[in-house]
Amino acid sequence: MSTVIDDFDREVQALLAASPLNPERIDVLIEDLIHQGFSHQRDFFSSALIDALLSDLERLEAHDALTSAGIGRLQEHQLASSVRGDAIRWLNRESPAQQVYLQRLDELREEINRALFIGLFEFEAHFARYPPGAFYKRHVDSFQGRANRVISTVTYLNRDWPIDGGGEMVLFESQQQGPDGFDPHAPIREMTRVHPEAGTLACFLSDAVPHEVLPTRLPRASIAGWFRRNASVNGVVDPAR
Ligand SMILES: O=C(O)CCC(=O)C(=O)O
Ligand SMILES: [Fe+2]
Repeated sequence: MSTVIDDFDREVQALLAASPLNPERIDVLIEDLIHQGFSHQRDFFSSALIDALLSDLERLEAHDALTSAGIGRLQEHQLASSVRGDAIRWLNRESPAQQVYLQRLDELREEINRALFIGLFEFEAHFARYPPGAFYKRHVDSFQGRANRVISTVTYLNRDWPIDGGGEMVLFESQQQGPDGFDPHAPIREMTRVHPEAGTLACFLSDAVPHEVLPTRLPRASIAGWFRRNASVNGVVDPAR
């Protein structure tokens, strides 16, 4: 038993050593968030970490551990394949790769808090697999007034994604939200298009940046995550997820 634990720890240590965060890249990410509300960083994560995460996702898929994604704040598993077609699995530190990824994102959370004083207190994330033809229509990740998701992150795991592979994430300029919230049909200007190449990290303000995933031609793997602030709704602390 103790050997199993030792092996797990050894793998965590090796992966940590192979995937340091670059402080200069973190500074750029924070500056981007301040000045444009998003940051698009290629090669943010090492190949060692990306490959370990992708193997982990493939292992989970082989065990049928992914479930169709729902929409809505509490992820009621209300199936909405006309809106999004991905299958997901929440990260939970069950593997060295997940443990190291969550640790790195926690370090990033602390750096963002130090720079912006915004009191992000936790990070939650899920693997996502979009089968060929799947997409995620334009949406925002958090609604103003109940903004417990503050910054959205997406890390891509697709090695050598072809130029015509589809599956780009498009970020749009922020829109006024009317009394009924976000209007998915209003005219809107594109800010950037993120090619889902392995190692890329994209992040943006969750309540201000509408975004969509264009239909993918190939199976597409990613980790979507959110830095959260604890929000209470009618005095009840809002649960994660
Ligand atoms: O995978 C992506 O590029 C974005 C996914 C997304 O918008 C979400 O899960 O909320
Ligand atoms: Fe999203």
